[in-house]
Amino acid sequence: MPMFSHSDHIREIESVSLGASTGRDEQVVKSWLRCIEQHRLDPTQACEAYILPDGELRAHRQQSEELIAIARSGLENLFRQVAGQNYVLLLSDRKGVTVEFLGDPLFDNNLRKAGLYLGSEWSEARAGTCAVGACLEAGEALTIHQTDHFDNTHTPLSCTAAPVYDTSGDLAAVLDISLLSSPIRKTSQNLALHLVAATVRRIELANLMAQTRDEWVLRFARSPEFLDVDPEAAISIDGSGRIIGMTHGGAKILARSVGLDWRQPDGLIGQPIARFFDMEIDDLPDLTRRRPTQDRLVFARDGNALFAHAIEPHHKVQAPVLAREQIPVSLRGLSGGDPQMAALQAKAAKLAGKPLPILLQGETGTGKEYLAKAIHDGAAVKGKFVAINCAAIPEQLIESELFGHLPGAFTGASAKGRKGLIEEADGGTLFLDEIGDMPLSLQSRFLRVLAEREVLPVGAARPKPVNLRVISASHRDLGLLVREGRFREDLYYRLNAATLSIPPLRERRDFDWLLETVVARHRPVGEGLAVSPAALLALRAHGWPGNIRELDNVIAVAAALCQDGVIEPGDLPETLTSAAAVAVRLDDASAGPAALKAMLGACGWNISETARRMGVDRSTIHRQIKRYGLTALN
Ligand SMILES: Nc1ncnc2c1ncn2[C@@H]1O[C@H](COP(=O)(O)OP(=O)(O)OP(=O)(O)O)[C@@H](O)[C@H]1O
Repeated sequence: MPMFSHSDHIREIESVSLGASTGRDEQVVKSWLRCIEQHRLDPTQACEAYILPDGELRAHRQQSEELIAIARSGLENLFRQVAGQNYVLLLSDRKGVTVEFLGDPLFDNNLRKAGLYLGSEWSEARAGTCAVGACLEAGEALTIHQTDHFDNTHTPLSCTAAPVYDTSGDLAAVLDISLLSSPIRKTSQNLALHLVAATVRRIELANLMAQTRDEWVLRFARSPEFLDVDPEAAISIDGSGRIIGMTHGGAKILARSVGLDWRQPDGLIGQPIARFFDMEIDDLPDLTRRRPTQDRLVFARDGNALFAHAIEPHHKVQAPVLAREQIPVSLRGLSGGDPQMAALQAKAAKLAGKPLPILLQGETGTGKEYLAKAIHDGAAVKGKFVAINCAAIPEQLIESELFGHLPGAFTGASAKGRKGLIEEADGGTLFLDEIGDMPLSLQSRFLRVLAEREVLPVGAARPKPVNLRVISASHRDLGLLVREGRFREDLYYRLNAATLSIPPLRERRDFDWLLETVVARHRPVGEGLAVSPAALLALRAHGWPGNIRELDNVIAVAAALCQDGVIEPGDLPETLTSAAAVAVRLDDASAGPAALKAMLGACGWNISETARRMGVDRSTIHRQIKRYGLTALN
């Protein structure tokens, strides 16, 4: 091995600093110059490795916790690939502090001395030219081999490092693979360079995937064979088609496509995808795995072609759910964690304060009026909440009910005249339930109230100004009524600045919460009212065609019938607990065993009692116990 003395090394650095050329890589020369000119380091002064005190190390690790967690499996994989070759692996944060370390414990002492250890700081300013430090400065993968190091202390080492970028394109960490002693030729580390770069690519991809749940991810590869298994780059795109994240490879593709520098990620993030590729957000569904890989070719604006793989958002994009404090108190109590309701509450909260008309759609009994009242209360206006059910009033009365009339305006009209409901709601909210049942003739008069903001009582010559918010509701599809010519299109659009659709009870995932709310409503003051486990099972299994109103009625009756404040299956309507209904549930292999077991437990495994409470005969219970292999112990 040709000897390269310390003084040769120092002389070489000094001559480079004076402008002499050398056979070393450009990145090494640049780093040496930075060491002398910027960091003011002296090549004649050897410096021991610096290892951070424990407390400081902990702070550094906490900051990079998320990334370490993701990088760890990549690190371990890489370590396995180089097992037995004396490599050590370091992950450093953006300051150059080693926050994760994998090495052979046999060499622990030597590694620690060499600074290849947890807590060691490898910034260029502290340690001179080294792989981690130079990589942090250059932003690219590189090898700093033996005498490439600036400081004499480190010249036995050969270190290869690659930068890990976060999804916004900022350098977040460095992955380094180092050898205490290595062959003299730098090219011996080419494979290491390749391995580190590939590991980082996968870490960045895993990080992008972990951060992207509700958005699209678009992965790229130059050859179709590796696209789905080991893509080269990826970007994430939001619902409006803007870039919101990228791996480093992704940043390079985007930047190259429009002739930008990838070092300026601000020019990439937030930009529409169509700026970089010959495609729009609507084209993404065509790039999923449903189509053969070779057909999924996209063209970058610089003419480059790439194979692409689009991954759909995990969840349907929902209206962003507001923080609890941002939702008016009246709207907070509408649900107990059902996701559809949470999205609806957030939307209602945003609309509550604005005087826009709202249309509520939902099956009967889902709580349309309840929601309308909550929106009214949330709006904190002075006027009243006035509700009218258009289906419940005879056609000839609706007009005077709504618009009011002057004294003696028509036969049977009251002598004193009457204020209409529209006027009653002045300054507040008019809730029009079953708006689909409003006669066509009235629809045009009502349209005028909305358009002109005035009301003309029956028999009056002059209209009166009114200022109100209209919330209307229908269990029927109003759009369909419009298409069938049974509802005025212009009124439909006037009423429907925003639509809120309330889910039916059978779709809600907060049934138990809702049940408790209803039970509490029927609990006599100072007394108890609870639901037995068996009754709970029957209630949960019911289909609830009448929704919350049906639930409310069922509990009202059960509260009156039950003994000692506990609602049992016998207190529920037969439709919920009839032998046929229970038998259907018992036969349902997913719910049956659990339901039966709960009931048996509640009855102390008394078969007769269980059969009585479930409304089936004893032989059915025996049969099911055998079928599901139930015992009091399992
Ligand atoms: N979120 C809720 N929490 C508790 N109770 C509710 C809720 N929503 C509705 N209810 C109750 O359910 C019953 C039915 O509600 P509401 O009258 O608002 O339904 P609706 O959809 O307007 O019915 P319809 O279509 O038949 O007019 C009422 O007793 C109401 O108090």
